Amino acid sequence: MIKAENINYSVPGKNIIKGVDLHIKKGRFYGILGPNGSGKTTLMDIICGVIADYHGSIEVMGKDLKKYHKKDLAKVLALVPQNFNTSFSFNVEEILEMGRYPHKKKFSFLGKEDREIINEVVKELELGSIIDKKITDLSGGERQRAIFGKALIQETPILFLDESTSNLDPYYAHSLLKKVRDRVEEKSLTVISVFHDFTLASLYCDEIIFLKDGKVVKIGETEHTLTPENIKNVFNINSKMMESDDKKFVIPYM
Ligand SMILES: Nc1ncnc2c1ncn2[C@@H]1O[C@H](COP(=O)(O)OP(=O)(O)OP(=O)(O)O)[C@@H](O)[C@H]1O
Repeated sequence: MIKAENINYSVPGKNIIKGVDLHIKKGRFYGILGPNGSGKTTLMDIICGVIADYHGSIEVMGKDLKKYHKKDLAKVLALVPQNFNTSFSFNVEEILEMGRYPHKKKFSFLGKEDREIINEVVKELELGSIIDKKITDLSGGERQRAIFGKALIQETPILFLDESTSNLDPYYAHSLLKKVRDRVEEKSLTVISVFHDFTLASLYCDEIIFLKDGKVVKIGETEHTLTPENIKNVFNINSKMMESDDKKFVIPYM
């Protein structure tokens, strides 16, 4: 699905991403974990085409990332960024409609099918009560849910989430991740998501990618990778694994 080889990215005075290789498979949910400043957002922005001046090669669905036109790339991958800041006062409905733009011809209107896709996601994500509100007037969590909705409406085979549950209360965090997980099972959606919460990562991810100081230090099945030993090595923090009702929880402590 995505093949990244020897990715390097620097800004003056700092190498941020150092020789990263990744092979992302279809229909898998990947969690990227790493300390603050380890390069998670930068790596995502590179693979999503937001940062273009990287070194190395990236293939997305068999095609060189640099050869994609912006609109074609938006048909293939959607990103829910860490912070969505805008000074334009679009309302939520207008933001959601933008999710269909990559699929439309220039200057054409949204059709019945587009409206159905939007309405379905509004219902699914319980966005009805905020649909007429301006995005600039929303709380952090409401804004995150709206941007999440736009990404689902984009109906791409690949979804990137950058700490996209960080502002959500536990109900919405789990309900959104569950909906993403369902799409992985039912539609073979491929997901790459940055997490700071070990438990959320352990509940929803198939594989974990540990990033430290711009390098991938471990990658593998969640069960074998999200271990106290690896967590200690990457974050310098202790943790305990707990199991209940077949679910695994990771509790970090100092
Ligand atoms: N444009 C830039 N110019 C200078 N330094 C940058 C730039 N972009 C990122 N950095 C630096 O690169 C490092 C990695 O940043 P990045 O945002 O990718 O980290 P992260 O792992 O996502 O962190 P966090 O967990 O805090 O969100 C940081 O030290 C950051 O300050």
